[in-house]
Amino acid sequence: MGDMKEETSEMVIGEHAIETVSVDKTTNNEFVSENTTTELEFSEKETFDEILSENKTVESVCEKETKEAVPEETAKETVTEKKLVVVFVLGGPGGGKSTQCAKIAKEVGYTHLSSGDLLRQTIKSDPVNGPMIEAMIKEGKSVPPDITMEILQKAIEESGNDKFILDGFPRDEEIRAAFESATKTEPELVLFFECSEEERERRILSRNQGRVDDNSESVRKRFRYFQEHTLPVVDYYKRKGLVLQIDAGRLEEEVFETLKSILGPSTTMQAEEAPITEELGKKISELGL
Ligand SMILES: Nc1ncnc2c1ncn2[C@@H]1O[C@H](COP(=O)(O)OP(=O)(O)OP(=O)(O)O)[C@@H](O)[C@H]1O
Ligand SMILES: O=c1ccn([C@@H]2O[C@H](COP(=O)(O)O)[C@@H](O)[C@H]2O)c(=O)[nH]1
Repeated sequence: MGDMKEETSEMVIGEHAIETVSVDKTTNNEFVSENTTTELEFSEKETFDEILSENKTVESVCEKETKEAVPEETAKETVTEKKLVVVFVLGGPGGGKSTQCAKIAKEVGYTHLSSGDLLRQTIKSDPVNGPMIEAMIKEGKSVPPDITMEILQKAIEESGNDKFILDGFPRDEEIRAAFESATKTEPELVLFFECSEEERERRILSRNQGRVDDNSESVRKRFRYFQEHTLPVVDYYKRKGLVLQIDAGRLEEEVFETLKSILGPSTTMQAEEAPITEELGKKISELGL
């Protein structure tokens, strides 16, 4: 690393997990130091709770976010041109993502957006694209990314917020690339809800919300789409050190407790007990923790 001056800090997330972020003081870039893997082997099989109970290190690579004064001539920019703080929530259909996202978003002041919900609303409001969207949903296929992105960006802009929990998004590589390119945004964190197929199917078939895709035939197709197209997106973010796996097979309250320990206000108090660099402090406040 040459003669780079390095400052390392550890942050307590929840009660036990520790994130190690090093800051190259010569460039102010954050990087994960090479010796941080000793405590964490974050495999697909590990749930966040297992990490908590074993006091392991959670590695997270976050792009350095620079905050610059906004020049007057760009003051009229749209929200999607501004810096967004985004948490993606992925997991198989029926794992309880929407249930949890709605609750945790309220708790932490983020806006919860489910691209699936937005598309279902569009079926009712858009006579041109509506029938095509409904057909895609019934087949468990992805609506073309340009349509989904337009709807999502509109919802982002209309929310007036700059912090979002995006639920069930991005569900494939194509929409992941489209989102990152259109918004110039990488997620701060990707929560991966892990729950068995049997349990998820049980939950979906008793959901009773009148969804056209809550039937055995559509469920089979949606599960397959998840395996073939969504898991590669999870892997993509795992390689970037951004994924936290949640055991979503538990009771609703238990899952929520875990989410609060990751994103909730108590995290701030615990994090404040650890030494925090200026850069790390910025990151924490941008996450709203
Ligand atoms: N922990 C839980 N235990 C039992 N049932 C749950 C739990 N969490 C959610 N549910 C129920 O399971 C059903 C599916 O939950 P939810 O809609 O939140 O899942 P989802 O992951 O958003 O699904 P999809 O990807 O299909 O939109 C709902 O009826 C919900 O009330
Ligand atoms: O980004 C998205 C999200 C969803 N879809 C379609 O909607 C259904 C239902 O999605 P849920 O996340 O389960 O609510 C999904 O199976 C897709 O057909 C989409 O195309 N793009």
